[in-house]
Amino acid sequence: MKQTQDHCNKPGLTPIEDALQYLLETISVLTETEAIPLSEAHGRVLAADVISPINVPPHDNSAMDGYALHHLSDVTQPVEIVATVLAGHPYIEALAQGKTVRIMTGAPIPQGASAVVMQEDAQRTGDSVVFAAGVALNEGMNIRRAGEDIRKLVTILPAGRRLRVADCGLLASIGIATVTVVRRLRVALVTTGDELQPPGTPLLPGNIYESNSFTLTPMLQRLGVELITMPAVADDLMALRAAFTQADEQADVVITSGGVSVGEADLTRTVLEELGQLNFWKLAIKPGKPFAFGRLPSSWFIGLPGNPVSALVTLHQLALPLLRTMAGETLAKPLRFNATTLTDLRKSPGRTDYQRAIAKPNEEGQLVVATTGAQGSGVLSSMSQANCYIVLEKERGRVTAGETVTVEVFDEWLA
Ligand SMILES: Nc1nc2c(c(=O)[nH]1)N[C@H]1C(S)=C(S)[C@@H](COP(=O)(O)OP(=O)(O)OC[C@H]3O[C@@H](n4cnc5c(N)ncnc54)[C@H](O)[C@@H]3O)O[C@H]1N2
Ligand code: MOO
Repeated sequence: MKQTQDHCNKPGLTPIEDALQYLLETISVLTETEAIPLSEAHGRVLAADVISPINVPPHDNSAMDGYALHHLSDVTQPVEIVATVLAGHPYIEALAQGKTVRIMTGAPIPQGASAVVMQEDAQRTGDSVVFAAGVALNEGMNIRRAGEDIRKLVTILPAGRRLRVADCGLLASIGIATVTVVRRLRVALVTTGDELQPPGTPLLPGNIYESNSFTLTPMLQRLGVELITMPAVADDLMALRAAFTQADEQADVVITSGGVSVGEADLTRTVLEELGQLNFWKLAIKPGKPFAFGRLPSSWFIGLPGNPVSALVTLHQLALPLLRTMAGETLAKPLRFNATTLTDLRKSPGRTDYQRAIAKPNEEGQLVVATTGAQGSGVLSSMSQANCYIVLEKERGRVTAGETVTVEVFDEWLA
């Protein structure tokens, strides 16, 4: 494995872009796959390209309830209705000149038909129909062609695709019932800190309620990992050793929260280096500076800072791309937009800031954004109120209202 003494020893803090690139280059993608029913495939990552064995739609069919004509000129005269064609019930004879079939949406187009007139433009009397004067009719009108959605033998979804709602429908439409996906990633989550108490118990002096597992867990669950939740661990070397070892034995990735800074009870890195190795530590990002990445004997290690906003932002911005890549997914860059800030923003050069903010369109329809207020990394309400980050470049200083800033709208992982 590539060692990262460079990253650890480099003076100053590692820029987030470098850290992310390093993470994604260093980890290995899972190779084990499993075949699962399509009904369970939503959110899973495709292990191989899916090639369509058929055209969709499989046959030309009507886009409207109406009348299929043999020739466009038939629209100018009364024509005889020779049959009614419903979806799922093909009309097997060829349609002759001067004849029509009553046809429903989705029904196969009879051989010889060149267009469909919608029934609102038709007047039926018994077995005959006349069409409204001036119906504009083109060749192929209201006919949905075979293969118009998906052509036979084309790749409809590539390996690395995390299946979305529409994708599942697309797979069904080509007749696929079983999908080969990358196996689920196993992730162990360990929260650390003497001061942490579970919600639902009376708060003891000096303690706080443990909240990180309640933000990190749903995001990991949304990602569809096999989550191994460990009991909260005290700031104690023996307890941390035991917890990290147990987590390492079960997981592909061990994620911890807390204890990665420089205080006397910040023992995470000590234990990591004892059991495995620290690849890098300390990034030029705010919040989240003491983020740590390393290796245990059989798993990757991610040390999230304990501050609640830092833990959540670094899970979202750094750990999530790593986990998604390991799980075989091909990632797209997050969507970012320019917006005008309505508020001044405090910022010192040196770290890329992920400030929490609310973006919306103004009366002219242009994107504007306002800070949620206090940006401390313990101010979890800032994350709860926000619908986006304002991403402020590393070397940027204070921002004044009216300036253009980069906005990254919260995605589905934070929902
Ligand atoms: N001298 C320095 N001190 C600190 C630095 C520094 O560079 N030099 N960095 C600061 C930054 S930035 C951060 S972020 C924090 C991260 O510290 P740790 O990862 O060691 O986290 P802890 O000290 O364990 O906790 C920080 C804070 O968060 C609370 N916490 C921790 N876990 C949870 C949890 N599961 N649920 C809710 N709240 C949690 C904890 O009580 C602390 O208040 O270090 C700074 N210090
Ligand atoms: O990064 Mo710490 O997360 O700045 O408080």
